[in-house]
Amino acid sequence: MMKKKIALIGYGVIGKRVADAIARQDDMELAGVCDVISDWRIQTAVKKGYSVYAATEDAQDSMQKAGISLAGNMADLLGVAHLVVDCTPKKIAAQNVEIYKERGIKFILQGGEKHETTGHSFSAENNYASALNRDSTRVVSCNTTSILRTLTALKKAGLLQSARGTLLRRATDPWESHLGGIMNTLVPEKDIPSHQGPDAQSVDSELDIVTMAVKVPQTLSHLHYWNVRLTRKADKKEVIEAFQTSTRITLINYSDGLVSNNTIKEKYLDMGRPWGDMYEVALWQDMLKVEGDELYYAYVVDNQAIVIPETIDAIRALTGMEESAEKSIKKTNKSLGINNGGQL
Ligand SMILES: NC(=O)C1=CN([C@@H]2O[C@H](COP(=O)(O)OP(=O)(O)OC[C@H]3O[C@@H](n4cnc5c(N)ncnc54)[C@H](OP(=O)(O)O)[C@@H]3O)[C@@H](O)[C@H]2O)C=CC1
Ligand SMILES: O=C(OP(=O)(O)O)[C@H](O)COP(=O)(O)O
Repeated sequence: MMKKKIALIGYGVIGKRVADAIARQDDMELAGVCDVISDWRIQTAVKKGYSVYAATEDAQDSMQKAGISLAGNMADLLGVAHLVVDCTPKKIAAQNVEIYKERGIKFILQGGEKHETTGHSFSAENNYASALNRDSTRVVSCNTTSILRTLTALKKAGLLQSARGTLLRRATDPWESHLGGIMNTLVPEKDIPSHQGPDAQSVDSELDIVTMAVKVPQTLSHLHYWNVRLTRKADKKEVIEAFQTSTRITLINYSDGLVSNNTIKEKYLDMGRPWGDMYEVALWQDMLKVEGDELYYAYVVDNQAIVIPETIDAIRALTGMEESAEKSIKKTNKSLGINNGGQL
C-alpha cells in the first residue's frame, strides 16, 4: 500500500510532536513542515531532516536570511500531500480552512478551533468510526480528550450517569514561561460550565457533564477532580476495571511515590519518552473512591502530549487507511510506546 503523505502546518508545541509521531508510522510519511518561524525552533526540524516550507512571503524572506534551505511555500507542500494537519495557533487554522477546501485536500485541526470549523470533533476511543473517510475533523483539546477517554470508559461499562469536574489548568506551556505566565495567583474561569464540558458534548452529545476551571501558576500539566454519579451502586473494583478497558488511561498510585504532577513528569522523563511526554491520562487508583452510586477521582493530563496519538488515529480515519478504531489505536500505541511500559 502506498504511504499517505501528510503535511504539517505550524511546527510549535503540538506540531513538532505530531511531526515526529507521523515519522514513526509505517503507513504514512511526513511530506514536510510549514511555519512562519525562522529561529531555533524550526532549526530543529532542519536537523531532523524534515523538508521545511515557508507559510508566507515574509516567512520565506526571514527563513532564507536565517540560512534555512526551503523546499517551497505552503502551496507547494499542499501540492505533494494527501492530507494536512494544521497545528497553528488558535484562529489561524480556521483561516486556513478556506485554502484547504479550495484545494480539495483533507484536513485536521486542533482543539483551539471551534467544532463548526469542521462539523466533526474527534476522540479515538469514542467516535473513530464517524470520522472514517471524512474530509475534515478537529482533534479536541487536551482537557476534552482526557474527559472523553475517562467518561467513555465508564459509559462503555454501563456505569455513567452524570459527571461534574473541576479542572486545574496549567498557566502556559513551559517554553513560553518567560512570555508572561501568571504568578502568585489563581485565576478562575468566569463561566460555568467552562468550555471543556460543552466541547466534550461536541463528540458525545449524550454526556451529562458540567466542568469548572481555574488557571494555576505552573506549567507542567493539568489536574482534574471528578465527581461522577453512577447508574447504580458499584464497587471500586468494577470502576477500576472500566478504566482499564482504555489503553490510554494509566492507573498510578500514591503508594509508588507518584504524589504530584512533577513526580509523574520525572517518571516519564526517566522512561525516555521524547520531551518526557505522557500520552496517557494518569489516574490515581489508590485515591479513587466509590460511595454507593457516587464516584470520586483525580488525574493528571500532559497537555502537550495527550492529543498526539489522537491526531495519528484521526489521520488513519480520514484517509480510510484503517477502518477499525481498535486496530488504529493499537498501531499508534505500539509506535509511541503507549501501554508498553512506555518503552520506545
Ligand atoms: N499547547 C497545548 O498544550 C495544546 C494546544 N492545543 C491546540 O493545538 C493548536 C496549536 O497550539 P500550540 O502547538 O500550543 O501552538 P504554538 O504557538 O506552540 O505553535 C504554533 C506554531 O505555528 C506557527 N504559526 C503562526 N502562524 C502561522 C501561519 N500562518 N502558518 C504557519 N504557521 C504559523 C507559530 O509561530 P509563532 O510562534 O511565530 O506564532 C508556531 O510555530 C491550537 O489549536 C491549540 O489550542 C491542543 C492541545 C494542547
Ligand atoms: O488547556 C488547553 O486547552 P483546553 O482547556 O481548551 O482543553 C490547551 O492546553 C491549550 O489551551 P491554552 O493555551 O489556551 O491555555
